[in-house]
Amino acid sequence: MSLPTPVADEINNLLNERLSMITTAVPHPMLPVDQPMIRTKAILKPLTSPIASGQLSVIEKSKQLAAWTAVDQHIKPEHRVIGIGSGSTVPYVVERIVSQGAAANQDRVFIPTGFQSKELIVSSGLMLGDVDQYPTIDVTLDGADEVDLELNCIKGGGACHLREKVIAEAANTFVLVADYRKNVEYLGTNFKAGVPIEVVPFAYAKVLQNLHHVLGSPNATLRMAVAKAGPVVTDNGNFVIDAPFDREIMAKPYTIMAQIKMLTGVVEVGLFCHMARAAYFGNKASPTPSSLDPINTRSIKLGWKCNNQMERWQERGTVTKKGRVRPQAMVFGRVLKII
Ligand SMILES: O=C[C@H](O)[C@H](O)[C@H](O)COP(=O)(O)O
Repeated sequence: MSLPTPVADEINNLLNERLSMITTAVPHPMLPVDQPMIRTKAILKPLTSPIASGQLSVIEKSKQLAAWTAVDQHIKPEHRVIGIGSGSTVPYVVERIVSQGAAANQDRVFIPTGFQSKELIVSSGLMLGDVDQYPTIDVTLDGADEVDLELNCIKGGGACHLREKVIAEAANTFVLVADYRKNVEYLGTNFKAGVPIEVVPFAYAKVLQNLHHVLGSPNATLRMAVAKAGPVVTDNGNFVIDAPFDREIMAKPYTIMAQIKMLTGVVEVGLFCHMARAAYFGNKASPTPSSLDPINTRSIKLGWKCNNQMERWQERGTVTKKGRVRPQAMVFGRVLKII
């Protein structure tokens, strides 16, 4: 049965009107009129170093040397997905990556560990990604508050350790960069604030009580903000507790990390155990790396020391009977490097 012509026409007109409402994009009131509504390809800015030129202090120079050497040793042309950590040494990591040039970086994506590193990536003109899009990362480079002889470390002085641990775990290679003050025999030697612990806000008092009375940290405190009334709130909307432990407990960082993590309400613990492949420290007399191009670390004086578990090294074939580390271990083993 066919509809009378005027009725069919009216229905067609109505349908056409609806269709045109669907297919015509309504311009956003805040966009300039000539700005395209849909962008199919991200437009990359020219690469810019995050470090302003000028004289660096001794400590800054040592951070720069550690960062540059780690980039040169670990970020290779074939690496496409790179984790960028947080802290004061990481801008030098980005500086060195930028110096590899636009061609080296054009197909790379950089995964941040928080607000600071996201800003660094974006403002340097590098391509930003996230770990939910890229759950496998080639290399992550990150700072640390302290690193012990086995490359266990404390992280979270900047309250970024939850995302940092995710980005470190997602990486095939996790590398630490820091200045000489962070290189210690036992965690907690110079970094006295304690182990940073991210907690869901409503559980903080209960977790504090557990730390005080069960886990042996009577001075654990909620971290308070400096230029804001109230506690520090992480990039994930949580609170941070700083829990100092005595030397005996810190000598077994994995054990205390696991115990803290078992407390309900704890989201993540700023102890990264058995995760780092290498750690780079600039020393007090770090030279300023002279040339950006070509990338060359041979002119930089490298030193090393290995951890005190010689047996394990021998098993892995990286230490000779006399305790000397074979050269390849400097790149591929769990070697602590002093630069
Ligand atoms: O939460 C912050 C991170 O773990 C940092 O990597 C760590 O605190 C080291 O930061 P900085 O190099 O500024 O001392």
